[in-house]
Amino acid sequence: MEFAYLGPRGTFTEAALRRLPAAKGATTTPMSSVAEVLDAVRRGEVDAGFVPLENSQEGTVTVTVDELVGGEPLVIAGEAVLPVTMVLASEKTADGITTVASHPHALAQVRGYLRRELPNATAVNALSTAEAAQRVLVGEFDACICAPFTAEAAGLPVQAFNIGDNPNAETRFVHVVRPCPPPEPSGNDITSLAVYIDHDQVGALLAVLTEFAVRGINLTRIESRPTGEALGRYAFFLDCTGHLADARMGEALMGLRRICADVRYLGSYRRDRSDDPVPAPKGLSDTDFTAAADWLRHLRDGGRP
Ligand SMILES: O=C(O)C(=O)C[C@]1(C(=O)O)C=C[C@@H](O)C=C1
Repeated sequence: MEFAYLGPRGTFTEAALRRLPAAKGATTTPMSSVAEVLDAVRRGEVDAGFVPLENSQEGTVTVTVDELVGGEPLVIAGEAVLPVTMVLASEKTADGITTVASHPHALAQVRGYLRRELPNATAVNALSTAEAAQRVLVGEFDACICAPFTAEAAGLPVQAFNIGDNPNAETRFVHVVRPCPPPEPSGNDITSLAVYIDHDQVGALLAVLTEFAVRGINLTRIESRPTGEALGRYAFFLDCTGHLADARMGEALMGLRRICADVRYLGSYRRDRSDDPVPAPKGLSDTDFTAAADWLRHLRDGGRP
């Protein structure tokens, strides 16, 4: 089993990959961008890819969502959530720092710190936190924002620890494969979808949400991304609790298929976190669904109404 991931060695992505059960014993190959990782999976050069999807502070990693929603189909087979702690790494102290490099998501997570402590430094985007550290080492930039373990591995002194604006920030990463049957339901799963609605239809998005609501399926995320066709044309990226194999998820998907311009299934997979379960509304628990199905079967069998 070979996994490609957003590298170089030392990224948050690499640290998160170590937590993914499916990657135990796998060969791991760093690549320099999310697009490169996903293309290597599409071309069959590796079995799987591992890339960041969203951060609790800065939101979506748009390149990942856009690739999943719009590129040659891939599916998510798993996820891992990693707390992200940022440091300022540099051989120089604050007065000597005029450039600070990092991944745009990492820079965004320390925006307040940079404004307060290094107001005159220029922030420069890098492909990842570990790439930024390498560029500091060769003297291209004065400092970088990265994980404590990245600074240590690069041999860069840490000038300030825990500089994230939100000390509880965490990033969610996904394990991506070529289309294949999903892992078995675990009882704590998410199904991800990209949904395209008819833009000239009033209430089209409400109709999509209704397919889930009437079946007691909880949405944990909804994100709109431009399709690129024209201004105002958006696709919706949805995460819903439940698995493709669940009867109610199957019915919701069939409903979407009937009413939407297009639906792209993006995978059913085990959640890395178990939030407190959202109580099922009246009539929408698993027991309610089974009892209603039994009743219908009874009627169809000619039983007493
Ligand atoms: O640059 C890295 O180390 C990454 O793994 C990428 C990434 C991201 O895309 O959000 C991962 C986690 C952090 O939120 C910052 C950067």
